[in-house]
Amino acid sequence: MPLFGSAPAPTDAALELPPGAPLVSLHDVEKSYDVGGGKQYVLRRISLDVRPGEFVTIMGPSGAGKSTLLAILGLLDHQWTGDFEFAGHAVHRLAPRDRTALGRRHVGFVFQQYHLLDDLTVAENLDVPLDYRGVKKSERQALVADALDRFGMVGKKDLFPRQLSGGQQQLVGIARAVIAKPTLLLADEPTGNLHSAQAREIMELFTRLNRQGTTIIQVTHSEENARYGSRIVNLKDGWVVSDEKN
Ligand SMILES: Nc1ncnc2c1ncn2[C@@H]1O[C@H](COP(=O)(O)OP(=O)(O)OP(=O)(O)O)[C@@H](O)[C@H]1O
Repeated sequence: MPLFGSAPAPTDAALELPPGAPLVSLHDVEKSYDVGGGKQYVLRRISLDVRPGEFVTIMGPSGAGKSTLLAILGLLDHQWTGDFEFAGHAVHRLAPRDRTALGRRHVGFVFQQYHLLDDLTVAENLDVPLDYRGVKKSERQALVADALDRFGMVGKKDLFPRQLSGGQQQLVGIARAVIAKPTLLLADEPTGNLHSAQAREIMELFTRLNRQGTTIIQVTHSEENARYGSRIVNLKDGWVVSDEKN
């Protein structure tokens, strides 16, 4: 099933990346909080390259810094130091406003708690990222209709998130994350609130998206979910302690 409709997923050529260039490249990225007159580091000298088309899993104990790293990768967090190249842009040199714009153009985010907008219907939730990107209304309507169809949610389009099951809400969350054809899909414990059958469905969906060209970075505690990826990066106390092919 093509999850992007007729349009292909972005490729490194479409991104104008030189062949073999990473989509994401972090060099000595650090993040700390000021606590009690001192600094508490939550990420230490993170150096990490992710090539277009990879499916990377970030694992590690609670508090290791996984969600913090994902928020930086997703251009949601601007309070860090170090070098970060994203899709050929030097993020560390961009103003916060330009970082946000870059993120909106390239990144889809799936959260454990879905983060759907409660006052908007399913169809309206799907429209939000397209609106952000300035897609014309007629085109937005076509893309939303297409996504509802592909994700099997046509009959639910006028329902509000509270009228859906957890698994259905997460499907909407994923549809919303991919509707604008992101270059990079980030997922933070995407199946954390789901039953195992629903979790497998979501992971199989990610596998299909990845095969169609979307680069994926997921955070998970689940060994089973990690098996869907091609590489596992382990964090501990803010440090990368291992980075291996799966
Ligand atoms: N505002 C803050 N001030 C101080 N420390 C913070 C703040 N926000 C987060 N932290 C610390 O940052 C560290 C990393 O948190 P993060 O949420 O990235 O961990 P995680 O690996 O995703 O954990 P989990 O698996 O439990 O979700 C934690 O020790 C946390 O206490």
